[in-house]
Amino acid sequence: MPQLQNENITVLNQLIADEWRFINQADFKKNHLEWLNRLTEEQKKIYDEIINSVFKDKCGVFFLYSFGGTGKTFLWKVLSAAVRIRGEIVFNTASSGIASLLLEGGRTAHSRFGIPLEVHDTSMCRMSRSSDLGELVQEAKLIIWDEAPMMSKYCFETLDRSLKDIMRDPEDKPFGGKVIIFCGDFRQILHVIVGAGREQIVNSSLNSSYLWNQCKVLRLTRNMRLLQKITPNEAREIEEFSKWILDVGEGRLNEPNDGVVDIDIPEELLITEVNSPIESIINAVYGNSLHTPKDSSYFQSRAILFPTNDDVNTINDHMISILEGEESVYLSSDSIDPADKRNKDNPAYNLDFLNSVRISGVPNHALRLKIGCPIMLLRNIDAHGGLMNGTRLQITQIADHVIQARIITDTCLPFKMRRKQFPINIAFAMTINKSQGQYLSNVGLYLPRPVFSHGQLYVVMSRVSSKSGLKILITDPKGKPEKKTRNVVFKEVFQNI
Ligand SMILES: Nc1ncnc2c1ncn2[C@@H]1O[C@H](COP(=O)(O)OP(=O)(O)OP(=O)(O)O)[C@@H](O)[C@H]1O
Repeated sequence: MPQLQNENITVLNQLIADEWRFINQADFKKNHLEWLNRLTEEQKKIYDEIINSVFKDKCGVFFLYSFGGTGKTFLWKVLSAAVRIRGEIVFNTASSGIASLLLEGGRTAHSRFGIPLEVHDTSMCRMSRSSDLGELVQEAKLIIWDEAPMMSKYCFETLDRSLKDIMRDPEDKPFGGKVIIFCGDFRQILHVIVGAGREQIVNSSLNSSYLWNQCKVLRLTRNMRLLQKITPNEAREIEEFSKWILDVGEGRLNEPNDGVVDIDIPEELLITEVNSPIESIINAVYGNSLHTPKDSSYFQSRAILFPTNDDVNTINDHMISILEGEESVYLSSDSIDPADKRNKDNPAYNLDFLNSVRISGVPNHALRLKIGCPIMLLRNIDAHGGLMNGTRLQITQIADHVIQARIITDTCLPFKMRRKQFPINIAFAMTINKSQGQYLSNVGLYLPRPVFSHGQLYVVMSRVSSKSGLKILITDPKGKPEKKTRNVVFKEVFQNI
C-alpha cells in the first residue's frame, strides 16, 4: 500500500481514508515534540521501547500495568502522534465505549476488529484478508487496547487467530507480528460472567491466556497528579490516599486474608450521622437543595455508586421526584421477540410482566425525565460524537418523541424480549461497574449490602483523586451506620504479573 501524505489523494478503501484523515491533522505535528519533551523517565523508556518495535519492524506484545493518574492516557497520545506523524496508522481501541472516548480516534475493540459478541476458543473476527477492514488491519503499525483486563481472554485469542490469518506471517508470530500494547489494572473489576465463581472469572482473564507468556509487562508507577499545582500538604494527602487505595485493590488490608475480608474504612470518609440513609447519601453528594437544575459541570463530577442496580433505581426515582421542573414520562413498547417461538404465546410473559422487567443495560419501561437531569447512554451510537455506552449527558429539551441533551462527559432473561425505548437511564446514581472508566470528583458510595466481586471497592476509591471527594455510607439491614465493609480481591489474578 503506498504512503499517503496528501489529503487530496483519494483511496478506494474508506476505512483507510478515515485513518489518513488523522494522519493529516496538523495538530499532531505541532504537539508531538512538546509532549515528547514532557515525558517522565519511566514514560520515555516505554515510549522508546514501543517506537523501537514499531519502526524497526519487530513484533511485540506488551502489557502496561498502571494505576490511575500515572499518565497512560497521556502516553497513548504521544505514542499515537509519533506513529501518525510518520504517516502510519495507529488503532486506538478500548474494551469499553467510555474508555475509548479518551483516545484520539478511539473505538471499542469489538467494533474495530469485528470481534463477535460470543467468543470461545475457536471464534474468529468478522473480517477477511481482502475486506476493507482486513486491508486496514494489514496497514496498522501499532494497536493500543485500553482496559484490557475487563474482557474475556477469548477476545484477545480471537484477535490473535484472525490477525495470524490475515497477516499470513511465515513465523506465525502472535497477533500476526503486529505491535500491540494492552493496558489496564487487574485490581479493577474483571470480565463479568453472569453467575460465575472466582475460579471461572480468574481463568477467563487475559493473564490466564496462552498469549500472556508472549506479553512483556511494562509499568508506570509515578502518580502524575502529584506533580500538578498543589501544596506539599495536598501532595502528602494524595500520596497517602493513593497508597491506601492500592492496599484495598491488592487485598493488603487486614492480612492475612484469602481476598474476602472486612476492612475498616477511615473515619473521615464515613457518613455516620444518619436519620434517613437515602437522604444522607444524597446530601453528601448533591447537597440539600436540588430545586433548580444545576449547570452541566455540577452533574459531570458527581455520582452516587452502588454495588447493584436495584438500589440505583431507588435513588434515581427519589432524585427525579425532588428535582424541580415538569416531569415527562416515556413508556417503552415491549413484546416477546417473534423469533422466540417457544415463549411468544406464553401467558406468563404478558405485557404487565414485560413492563416490570428491570435489568442492567436495558432502559426502564417508564422513563421519568425532567429538564436538567443527568442521564446515561446505554448504547454505542456515535464514537466520533462521543455518544457511547456509559456517556453521561444532561437533558436540555424534552418533546413528545425527541429528547435533547448535552454530553457531560446479555441480558440473562429466559425469553427474548424487544423493548422500544430511548436507550438511556437516569444517572444521579449508577452501579459501581458502570462507573469504571468514569472520571468523578464527588463520589458517594452507599453500601446497604456489601460489594460482591473483585475490584468493586477499588474501582470506587480510584474514581476520585483526593479523600475529600469520597463519602461512604455503610448500613446494616436496619439502616444503622457501620464502619467496616467487605472487600473482595481475587489475589491469584496478580500471581503472574
Ligand atoms: N509527562 C507528563 N507531563 C505533564 N503532565 C502529565 C504527564 N503525564 C501525565 N500528565 C498529566 O497527569 C494527569 C494524569 O494523567 P493521565 O490522565 O494520562 O493518567 P491515567 O493513567 O490515564 O489516569 P486515569 O487512569 O485515572 O485516567 C493528566 O492531567 C495528564 O495530562
